[in-house]
Amino acid sequence: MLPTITSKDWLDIDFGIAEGVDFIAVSFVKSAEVINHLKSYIAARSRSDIAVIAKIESIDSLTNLEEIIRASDGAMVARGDLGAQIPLEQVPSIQQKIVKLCRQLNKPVVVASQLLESMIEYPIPTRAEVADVSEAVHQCADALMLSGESAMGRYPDKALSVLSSVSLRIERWWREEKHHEPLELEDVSSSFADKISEEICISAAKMANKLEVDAVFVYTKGGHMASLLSRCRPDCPIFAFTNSTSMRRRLNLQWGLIPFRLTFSDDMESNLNRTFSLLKARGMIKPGDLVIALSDMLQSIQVMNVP
Ligand SMILES: Nc1ncnc2c1ncn2[C@@H]1O[C@H](COP(=O)(O)OP(=O)(O)OP(=O)(O)O)[C@@H](O)[C@H]1O
Ligand SMILES: CC(=O)C(=O)O
Repeated sequence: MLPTITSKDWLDIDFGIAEGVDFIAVSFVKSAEVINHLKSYIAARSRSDIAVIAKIESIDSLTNLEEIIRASDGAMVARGDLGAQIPLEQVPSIQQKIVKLCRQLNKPVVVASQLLESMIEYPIPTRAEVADVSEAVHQCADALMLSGESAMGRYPDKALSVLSSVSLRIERWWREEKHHEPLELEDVSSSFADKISEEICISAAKMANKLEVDAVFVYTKGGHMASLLSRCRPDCPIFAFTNSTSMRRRLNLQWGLIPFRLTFSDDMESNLNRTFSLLKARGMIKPGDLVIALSDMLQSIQVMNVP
């Protein structure tokens, strides 16, 4: 049996670490062991915290799905290879199962490949492809990834703008449809401190929707609170502030987060004022906007108007 990570892969991993990549996605993962092995390898060689994504694309990955996802920092439904490994008619239900499990375990999940396959040749997608994108959005994937469309297609930029406009349209429609429906999420936290963060995020997302606030701000050192908030899918933008550049970049993979790096002060008032100025200067908020602010340092929720 071929090893999941080959000697050529280890050379590529060393190259990625040296270049400061944010994510390493492992192909054909068979067990949690390979993920744990790679994470220890990265921890011994890199000062920044590179996230490891498990590509689910074989029967072996499906057999050990939960342990693989638990060990990883996220998962990818790699539909190109998956569709060649299992009967095609099983791909939609397996995609749904993987996305659902990732949501339960609060791991970001990417749905990849053949979303707009006909756009490799043509400037307009088929209705079936639009329906496929819509289904992935509806399932609450964190990210959608083009493959052949952008790697060698004739219309890579068009494919990206179609993917973006269809996704945004479906999200808007879905938000209007489900408005104020109760949030049904299984508990994810095991420690008491994490449970508090989780409840704060669920309450903040509910308040954001009920009060129709303009934005939620989350101040998070390790990114955990931002990810718990993203999982709740509030109806407004989420501005996430973290003091680490690598974490700022990693947060981009999670649904709805607009991350910034901020040198934190112990004084929350000062953090708030600096972020208000930063976002006002960029035209992302304006005086009078209603915002909710959360912090994993203070474990608190504040509601206020932008000065
Ligand atoms: N350069 C390319 N030309 C054509 N198709 C591509 C290209 N790159 C990617 N694709 C398409 O993207 C999908 C994923 O590609 P592929 O499985 O080769 O990815 P990979 O990154 O090599 O990962 P893995 O090793 O996990 O398979 C396939 O469906 C393939 O058709
Ligand atoms: C992305 C990828 O590797 C696949 O779809 O197979």
